Amino acid sequence: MQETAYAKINLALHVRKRREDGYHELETLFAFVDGGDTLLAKRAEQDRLQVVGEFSTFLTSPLPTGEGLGVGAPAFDDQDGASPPPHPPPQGGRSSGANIVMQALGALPRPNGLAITLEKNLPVAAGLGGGSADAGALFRVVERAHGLPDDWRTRAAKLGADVPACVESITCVGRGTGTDLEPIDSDLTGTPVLLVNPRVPLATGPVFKAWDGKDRGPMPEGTAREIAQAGRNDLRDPAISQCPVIAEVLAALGQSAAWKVEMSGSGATCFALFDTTEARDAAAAAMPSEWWQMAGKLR
Ligand SMILES: C[C@](O)(CO)[C@H](O)COP(=O)(O)OP(=O)(O)OC[C@H]1O[C@@H](n2ccc(N)nc2=O)[C@H](O)[C@@H]1O
Ligand SMILES: Nc1ncnc2c1ncn2[C@@H]1O[C@H](COP(=O)(O)OP(=O)(O)OP(=O)(O)O)[C@@H](O)[C@H]1O
Repeated sequence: MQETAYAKINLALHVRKRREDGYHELETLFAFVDGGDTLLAKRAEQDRLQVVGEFSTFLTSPLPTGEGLGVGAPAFDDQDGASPPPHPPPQGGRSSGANIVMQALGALPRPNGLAITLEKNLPVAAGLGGGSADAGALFRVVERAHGLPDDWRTRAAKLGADVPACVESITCVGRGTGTDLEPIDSDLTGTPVLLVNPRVPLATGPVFKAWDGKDRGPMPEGTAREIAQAGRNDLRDPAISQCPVIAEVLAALGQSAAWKVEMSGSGATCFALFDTTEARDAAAAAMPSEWWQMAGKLR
C-alpha cells in the first residue's frame, strides 16, 4: 500500500494569543500540495520503519553515531531484537526523538504490524508540516487497512498541532491551536504552486516564542482565494529575525508572476501561487540552484 504525505502550506496564519501553556491560539487556512514524502506500507509481524530519500539523514537519530540513517538503511526501529511489544504506546511529543511515524503507529492499535518505508523528500523543520504529513499519511494507511478509532482526532492532535489537518489533507480552516478544523470549499484546487526552501532548518517553537504578542486581527472571511489574497502570516517577521535568508527567498519569488507569495507555517519554506504552470516553471528556473524547490498544484 502506498500513500503520499502531502506537503502542507498555510495560505494564511493569524496568531491571536499566547496561552498560559505556551501554545498559541491561531486562525489558519491549510492547503496541501499534490506531492511530498511517500509511505510504502506492508503487513508485518511487528511495526518497523525504514527511512530513505534525500532528507532521511536530517532526522534526529536515536543512535549515538547517527548510524542507520543513510539511504536504504533502517533509521528508526521500535525493535531491538528479542521480543519487543508489537505496538508500543505513544511516546509523547516529538522531543522524544522517535520518528513521528513510529509515534503514530504506537497511537493506533491494530491486529497486525506494519513495515513502513518512508521516502523523505520534504526538507525537515521547514514549515511544510513534513513530520505531520508523514503521520497523517500513516493514519490514512491504517484507515484503509483497519479503519480508525472514533477518537482519531484526539490521537492525531497529541502528535502535533498540524497532524489532524494532515490526516485530512484537504483545504480547511484551523482554529484553536490549529486542531479545530472546519472544511472550506476550495476555489484554489489545481492552482500551480512553487515551494522554495533555503536549506536552513528552523524549529517551530522558537519562532512562536519570537512572536511579539501583538494581535493583528482575525483571518479575513471569504473564499480560499480571498483569504489567501487578504491574509497574513504573523510568523513571517519572527522567522526572518531568526533566519534572515527567508527575506531573500520572498524577494526572489516576488520577482515572479505569482499572485501570492508568502512564507508557510513557521518557515523557512516560502510558497508562490500562479495562474499558469508556465509562469510557475519560469519562476522555478529563476531560483538560485542551491535552494530546494518543489513544483506542484494545490489539491
Ligand atoms: C506553525 C504551524 O505549522 C502552522 O500550521 C503549526 O502551528 C505548528 O504545528 P506543529 O509543528 O505540528 O506543532 P507542534 O509539534 O504541536 O508544536 C511545536 C511547537 O510549536 C509551538 N506551537 C505550536 C502550535 C501552536 N498553536 N502554538 C504553538 O506555540 C509550541 O511551542 C510547540 O512546542
Ligand atoms: N517523519 C518525520 N519527518 C520530519 N520530521 C520529523 C519526523 N519525525 C520526527 N521529526 C522531527 O520533527 C521535527 C519537526 O520536523 P517537521 O519537518 O515536521 O517540521 P515542520 O515542517 O516545521 O513542521 P510544522 O510545519 O508542522 O511546524 C524535527 O526536529 C524532526 O527531527
